Amino acid sequence: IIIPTLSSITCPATKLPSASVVRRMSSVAVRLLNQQEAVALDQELFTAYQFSVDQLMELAGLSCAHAIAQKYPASTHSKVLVACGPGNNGGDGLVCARHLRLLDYTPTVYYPKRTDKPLFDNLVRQCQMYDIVVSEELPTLLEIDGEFQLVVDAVFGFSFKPPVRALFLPVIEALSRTKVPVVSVDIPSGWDVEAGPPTEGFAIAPQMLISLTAPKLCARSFRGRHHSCSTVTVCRSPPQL
Ligand SMILES: NC(=O)C1=CN([C@@H]2O[C@H](COP(=O)(O)OP(=O)(O)OC[C@H]3O[C@@H](n4cnc5c(N)ncnc54)[C@H](OP(=O)(O)O)[C@@H]3O)[C@@H](O)[C@H]2O)[C@H](O)CC1
Ligand SMILES: [K+]
Repeated sequence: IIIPTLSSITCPATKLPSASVVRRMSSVAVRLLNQQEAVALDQELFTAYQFSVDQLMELAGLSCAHAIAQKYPASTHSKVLVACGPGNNGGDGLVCARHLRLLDYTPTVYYPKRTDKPLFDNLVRQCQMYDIVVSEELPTLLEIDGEFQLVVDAVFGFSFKPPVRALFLPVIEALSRTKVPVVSVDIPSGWDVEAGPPTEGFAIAPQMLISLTAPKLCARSFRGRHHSCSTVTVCRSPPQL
C-alpha cells in the first residue's frame, strides 16, 4: 500500500517517444492509463477499497494545493483563479481552492455549472466560509492577465468527451490564451484523455500538470515545466508495467 503523504512525486517533464506509454515516476515505470482504465481504477477505489468520493476528492484537492505550493509559492503567486467544471474534477478544484486559502493564497473560484448534490453544495459553502468568492462570471482575459498570478484548471477530468460544449468554450479559450501560468488538475481541460490536445480550436498548454493516482495517456503530449504525479489517492501501487 502506498502511504498517503502530502508530498507528491515529481515526474521529469521530458519528451517521451510518442509511441511510449511509459512514464517514469522517480525510479518506478508507470503505465499511462487510457480513459477506460482511469474510470475502472476510480471505480475500484470506490468499490473494492470502499473509499467515499468525499475522501478521495479531499485528498485530491489537498495534494493539488500542496503540489502547487511547491512550485508557485504564495509569496509570488497569491492571486489564483480556480476554474471549476461540473464533475468531480471541478470538485477537486473547489477543495484545492480551500486548501490554497489555508496556505495563504487568495483564490477566486469560477464555477459556471453547479452540481446539484450535497457534496458540491457543501464544498461551495466551505469555500465561502473561508472568504473565497465563488462566481458564475468568467473574468475577461484582461482581468485574468492583470489580476491573477496563477490559474488552476479544474474544468474537465478523465470523463471529458470532446468537443467542448458551448458553456465551457469561453473558459477554455481564456485558459489557452492567458499569459498567466496554468496548472491543470489530472487532464488539461479540453484535451482528449487519450489523444491529447485538440487539433482544432483552442488548446490549453499548462505549465504544470498534476496527474491524480496515475498519469493518463494524454500526458505524453504534455510539454510544460512541472509534472506532478500525486500518489495521495491511495491504491496498492501505481499501475506498473
Ligand atoms: N481516482 C482519483 O484519483 C480521483 C479523481 N477524481 C477526479 O475526478 C475526475 C473525474 O471526474 P468525473 O466526474 O468522472 O468527470 P469530469 O470531472 O471529467 O467531468 C464530467 C462532467 O463533464 C461534463 N462533460 C463531459 N464532456 C463534456 C463536454 N465535451 N463539454 C461539456 N461538458 C462535458 C459531463 O457532462 P455530461 O452531461 O456528459 O454528464 C460531466 O458533468 C478525475 O479526473 C479527477 O480529477 C475524484 O476527485 C476522485 C478521486
Ligand atoms: K482539468
